[in-house]
Amino acid sequence: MEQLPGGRRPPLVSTLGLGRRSWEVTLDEERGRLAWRDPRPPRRGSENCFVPTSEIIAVEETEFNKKQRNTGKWQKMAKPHAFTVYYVKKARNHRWRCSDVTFWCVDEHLCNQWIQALKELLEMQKCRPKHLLVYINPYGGKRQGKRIYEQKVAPLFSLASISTDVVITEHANHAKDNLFEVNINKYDGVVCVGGDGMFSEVMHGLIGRMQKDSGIDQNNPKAPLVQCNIRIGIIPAGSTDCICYSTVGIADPVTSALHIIVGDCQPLDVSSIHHNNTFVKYYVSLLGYGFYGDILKDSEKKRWMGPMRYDYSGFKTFLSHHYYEGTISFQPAKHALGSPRDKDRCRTGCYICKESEQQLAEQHKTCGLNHEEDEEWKVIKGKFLAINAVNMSCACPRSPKGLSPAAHLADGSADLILVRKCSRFDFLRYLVRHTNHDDQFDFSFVDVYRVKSFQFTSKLSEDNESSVTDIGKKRFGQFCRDHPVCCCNIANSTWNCDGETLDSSAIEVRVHCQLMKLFARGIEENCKDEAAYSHSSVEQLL
Ligand SMILES: CCCCCCCCCCCCC/C=C/[C@@H](O)[C@H](COP(=O)(O)O)NC(C)=O
Ligand SMILES: Nc1ncnc2c1ncn2[C@@H]1O[C@H](COP(=O)(O)OP(=O)(O)O)[C@@H](O)[C@H]1O
Ligand SMILES: [Ca+2]
Repeated sequence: MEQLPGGRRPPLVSTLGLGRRSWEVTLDEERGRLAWRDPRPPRRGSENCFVPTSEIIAVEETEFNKKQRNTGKWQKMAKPHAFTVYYVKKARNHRWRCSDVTFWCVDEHLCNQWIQALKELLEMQKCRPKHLLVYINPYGGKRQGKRIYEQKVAPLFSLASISTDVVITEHANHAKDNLFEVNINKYDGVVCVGGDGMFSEVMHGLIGRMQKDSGIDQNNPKAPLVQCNIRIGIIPAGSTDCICYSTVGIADPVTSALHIIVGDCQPLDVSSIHHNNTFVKYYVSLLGYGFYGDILKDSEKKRWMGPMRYDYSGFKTFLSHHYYEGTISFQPAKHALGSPRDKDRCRTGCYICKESEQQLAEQHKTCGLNHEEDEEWKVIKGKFLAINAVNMSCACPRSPKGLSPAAHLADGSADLILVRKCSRFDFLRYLVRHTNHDDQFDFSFVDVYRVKSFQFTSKLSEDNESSVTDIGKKRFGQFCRDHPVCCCNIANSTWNCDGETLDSSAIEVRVHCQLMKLFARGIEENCKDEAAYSHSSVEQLL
C-alpha cells in the first residue's frame, strides 16, 4: 500500500455492513482512530462512532453463524466475510469495559485487508506488553484473587494475545523472593492480583532486584536508587486497594486489565524508610503513625473478618483516642510546583509531574549533584493523634478524594499531615472530611507540608536514649495501656507502611522521584463522573 511522508498510510475508507445497514468505516492512522459513520442524511438516531487506535484491544476474523445468516437479506447473498474489533469503552466513574463491533462485507479480499491493516496497527503499539509475570495472592481481601483473575482478567489477556506465567503465592514474601530469582528480562511487566500489601511485596521484589543487579546498597539512605523500568499492573483484589484507586480512579479488575493491555505507563514516586542506617521498607501510598498505625496493628489480628476488619478496628481506635509525643524534622519540597492546599488535582498528563520529570532528567545529567544536605530542616515537636505522610492522594473507595486530595503521583514529594491532639469530636470532624468535599486541612489542629524527606523520633525513644532502663520502660508502657482513659499513651504507636506494620518507630524517610512505573495513566479528567459521593449520615449529624 502507498505511504504518506513519515511512513504513515493514507486512511482506509470502505463501506462495510454493521448489523443490517451499510456504514462508512475509516481507519485513519494519522489521526489515530477507527471511525464508523451512518452515511444517510443526519436524523435523530443516526450515529457517528470512533475509537482511538490506542484503545483497540484486538481484531479477529468472525464466523457468521447460522442464526445471523438466516435473518433478513443474508439468505440471498453470497457468504459474507466479517471481522470483529474489540475496544475499550469508557463508562461512568473511570470504569472501562471491553466492547466489540462486527463489520461485514461480501468481498473476502476487502475483509482481509481490514484485518491486516488493524493487526499491523496493533503491532505498531510498542508500549503494549506481550509477556507478563502474574502473582496472585489467594488470601487478599475477600479471598477472591484467583477467581477474579481467572474469570475476568485471563480471558482479556488471551484476547489481546498476551502470554503469561502465573504464580499463585503460597506464603507471604513468596512473590518478593521469586522476583530475585526469575529471568526478569523475559517479561514486559509484572502483574499483582491482591491489595496494597501484595503490591508492596511485588514492588520490593522489583526495586530490590534492580538495586542488587546494579550494585546499589539499599542500606545507605543517601544512595541514588536505580529507576525500575519494568511496569507493575495492579488487579485490585484486596481490602483497601488504595494504590489502584488513586492511580486509575476506580478499583475494578476489568478496568485495570484493560490499562495493562493498552500499555499505559504512569511513573510513581517511591519513598524509602531507614532506621539507624539500615533499610526498613519502601512505600508509595500511606505511611501513617498514630491513628492509621493503630488501626492496622489491631486489624492484623482480625484478618478473618476480611475488609470489615478496618471498620471494626477503626471504630475501636477512634474510641481509644491515643496521642503520641514526638519530634518531626523535614525538608520542604522546594522543587515541587504545587502545594497541598491547591484546588487542582493530579490528573492524566499532569504538568506538575512532567516538570518534576524534567528536573529529574537534568539531575541525572549532572550526576545527581544537588546539595540536599545544605537545605533547611524544619523541626516540630508535639503531641499527635496522627502523622500521615502520603506520596499520593490515597483515594480509595472509603475516601474517594483521599487523605491529601492535591498530592501528586510523580512530583518527587510527599504530603506530611500532622494531626495534633484535639477533642474526640474534632477528630471525628476531621475524619468525616476524608469522605466529603470539605477541606481536610482547614482545622487549627491540622498542619500539612509538602516535603521531600523527613525524620521522626518518638518522645519515648528520645527518653530511652538518655535515661530509662528497658525494664522500667516496659512497666511504664504497661501502666498506661491498663488505663486507656488517660489517652496519653506512653507506649509507641506503629507505622502503617502501605498496609504493613514497621518494627521501628524512629525512622528516616526520603522521596525518590518516579522510581517506578505502573500500567496506568493517572485519573482522567472527566466531567460526567465525580458524582457527588453519597453523604454519610455522620456528616449530616455534624
Ligand atoms: C466517620 C468517618 C470515618 C471515615 C474514615 C475514612 C477512612 C479512609 C481510609 C483511607 C486509608 C487510605 C490509606 C490506605 C492504606 C492501605 O495501604 C492500607 C492497607 O490496605 P490493604 O489491606 O493491603 O488493601 N489500609 C489501611 C486501612 O490502612
Ligand atoms: N499465599 C499467601 N499466604 C499468606 N499471605 C500472603 C500470601 N501471599 C501474599 N501474602 C501477604 O498477604 C498480605 C496482604 O495481602 P493483600 O493482597 O494486600 O490483601 P489485603 O488487602 O486484604 O491486606 C501481603 O502482605 C502479602 O505479603
Ligand atoms: Ca508525590
